[in-house]
Amino acid sequence: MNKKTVRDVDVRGKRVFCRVDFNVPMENGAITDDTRIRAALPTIRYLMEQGAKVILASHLGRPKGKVVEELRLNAVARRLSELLGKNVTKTDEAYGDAVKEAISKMNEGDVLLLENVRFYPGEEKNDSELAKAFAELADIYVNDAFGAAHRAHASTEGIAHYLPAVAGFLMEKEIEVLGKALSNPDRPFTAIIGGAKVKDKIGVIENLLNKVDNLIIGGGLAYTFVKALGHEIGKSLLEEDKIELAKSFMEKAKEKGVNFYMPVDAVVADRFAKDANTKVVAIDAIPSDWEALDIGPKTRELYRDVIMKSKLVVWNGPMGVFEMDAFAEGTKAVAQALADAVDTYSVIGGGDSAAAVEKFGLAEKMDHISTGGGASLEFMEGKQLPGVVALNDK
Ligand SMILES: Nc1ncnc2c1ncn2[C@@H]1O[C@H](COP(=O)(O)OP(=O)(O)OP(=O)(O)O)[C@@H](O)[C@H]1O
Ligand SMILES: O=C(O)[C@H](O)COP(=O)(O)O
Repeated sequence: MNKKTVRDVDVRGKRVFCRVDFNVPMENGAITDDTRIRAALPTIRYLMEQGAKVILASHLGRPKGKVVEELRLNAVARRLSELLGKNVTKTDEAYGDAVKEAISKMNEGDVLLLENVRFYPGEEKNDSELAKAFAELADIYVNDAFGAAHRAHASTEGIAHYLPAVAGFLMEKEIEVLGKALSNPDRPFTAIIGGAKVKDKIGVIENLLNKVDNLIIGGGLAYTFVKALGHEIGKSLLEEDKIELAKSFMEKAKEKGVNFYMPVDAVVADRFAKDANTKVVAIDAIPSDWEALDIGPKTRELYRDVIMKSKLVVWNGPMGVFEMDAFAEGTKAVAQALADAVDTYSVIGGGDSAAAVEKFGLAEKMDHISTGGGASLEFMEGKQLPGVVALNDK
């Protein structure tokens, strides 16, 4: 990575404003998955050991510029204190006199967590006054929030213009792994793209078609491709206005010599429900009043074979409605193949694919699970991430 990192600055005795992505799933005030908090620990611990005064900032949810009591970071501060084995002070605001007062009491190695930065309308507007108010709290800016790096917000981008600005270890690792996959991949290189909609994956399919050896399509978006081949898809998800685009992707794959894999069979259901009637049908035999909610067993075998023969696999988006057990087998089969393929480097784009490998208990077997859903997708589309661009060059 051509950006400076925490290793390139002397943080001893300095106040460090460290943006992290503690946007964790919560239920009734309790954190249901602390992966993102744990992922930031190496940077936080390093800063503590180096004698910095560590001021952490994060968003949680989408409060839209207002204080939303359930989206305060108190539970996050408690969890972080447990993980660090050290009390983390939490302020009820993210800038201003009370915050400055709390920071003035910090000793080297102390950790303080600011309130949810999205309680302020200036955050998402990337307001320069708010960015300056954040910058006033510190001497150095560290961005370790890969999950929010695709957002040009005051705490992810704006602040970097007013302080020396470097990347944390998580940010560095994410950029290196995803960057290497796209610029210098081990081959055969396979991308697996699933999820609900073609619309959300246009950019990533376009970009990956220039880079991969194999492109595997699954999930709800696959049926627009099936339709583009001229088959009936019943009540399966269809984006009528993307049929031509799907055709052009298949043509482009042919031109580029990319093997384009689509489902050959599907699990269809008579309604969208966990207790629906289901059956397996060939891809050209989807009944008119049924919908395809998962890839079928032959497709699972086919995709497994491609995965086993790959040196690098990047996966974004589930193969079916994995939240319901009846339609989880396709996603599970892909996760299991990645777990079994020990010579294959597996990169899981964040979001639902990461949730799926967690759900199946296979997370430990993956080589890299990105902490960024939207961020990893934009990175794979070949876009520059504003939170990274704003950091100081080496
Ligand atoms: N065949 C299908 N029919 C309908 N929905 C499907 C089908 N296959 C997968 N899905 C749904 O797609 C959703 C996931 O797609 P989505 O594009 O939202 O997430 P993603 O690709 O993992 O990206 P993100 O990183 O944003 O989470 C899941 O909720 C899943 O149930
Ligand atoms: O969960 C995420 O993908 C990041 O924390 C970014 O959140 P956002 O989509 O609300 O900006």
